[in-house]
Amino acid sequence: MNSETMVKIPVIDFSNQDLKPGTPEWDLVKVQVQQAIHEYGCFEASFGRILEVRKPLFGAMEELFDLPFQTKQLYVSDRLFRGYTRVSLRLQESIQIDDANVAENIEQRLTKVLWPQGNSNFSKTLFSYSELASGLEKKIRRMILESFGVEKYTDELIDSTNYTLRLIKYEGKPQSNEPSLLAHCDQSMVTLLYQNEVNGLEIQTKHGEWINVKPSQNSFVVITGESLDVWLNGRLNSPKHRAMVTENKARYCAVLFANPKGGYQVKIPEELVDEENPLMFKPFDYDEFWEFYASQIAKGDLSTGLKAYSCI
Ligand SMILES: O=C(O)CCC(=O)C(=O)O
Ligand SMILES: [Fe+2]
Repeated sequence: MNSETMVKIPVIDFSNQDLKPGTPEWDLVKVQVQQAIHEYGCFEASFGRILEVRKPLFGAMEELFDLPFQTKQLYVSDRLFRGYTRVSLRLQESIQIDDANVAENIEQRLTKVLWPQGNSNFSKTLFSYSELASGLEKKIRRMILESFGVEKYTDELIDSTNYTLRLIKYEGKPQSNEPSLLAHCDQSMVTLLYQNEVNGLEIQTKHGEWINVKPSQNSFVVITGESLDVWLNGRLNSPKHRAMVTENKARYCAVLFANPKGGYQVKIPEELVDEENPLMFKPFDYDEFWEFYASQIAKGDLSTGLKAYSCI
């Protein structure tokens, strides 16, 4: 099952701070993005600025997960699987916060609950991370939309994004060969993942092979999700992935999901529908979809997601 392979996902350099639409530099990077998502549905985005937040970020995550269980449990969300979750069997814990690119939101909805006496460094660190990652995500999304000729929708889509931050801790020393996170496709538009030095992410290729992803310290792993696939009328291939943690050290992962905002109807652009490409999916509201998906997760079924929910 865990067939080790030498294949690597492509690495694309986003370090150029002046990367602007319409410039030759932009177009060069865009072609690489296009090829990578066509072949793998994902890639590694190298982005040196992330090193500025690396140390505080993983420090903040340690501080968070070191809190007593009873304290972490105080952080609940109005939506199932969007607050604090612990899967003891898999030695995995995670916390999710919606609209993580809004500083006030992190402070009021998360930090104040966990540290009533205040912990502004924690809020600042999470915000800096989300700001960097969401800024990069916007560029990547614009490039993807340009490569499908539907860039006129970029602003509308970006404006209706809920950046959900998911912080995960996988305890070292798993007891079995079972994945620490079961195979799934992300339900987001785009996901950016940043990890500490402990590897574990595996991505499945179109041919069914599992690739071990070993990102460098200055890279995000960028994964396309089913919301984008559906919006592009099935033109993408959002890859299945899982986490297999085999090291004895804890693995920390900060995952930023660019999800559609609840209340916004995600609808396939008419330019992407014609005789050869008939309409494949109904419009959907992400929060309504989530009610359905949460019940699937509760049953342990991560494979029946948005594509199944909204297909015609
Ligand atoms: O831990 C990882 O590397 C994967 C996390 C993930 O796929 C997710 O949270 O959706
Ligand atoms: Fe995922």
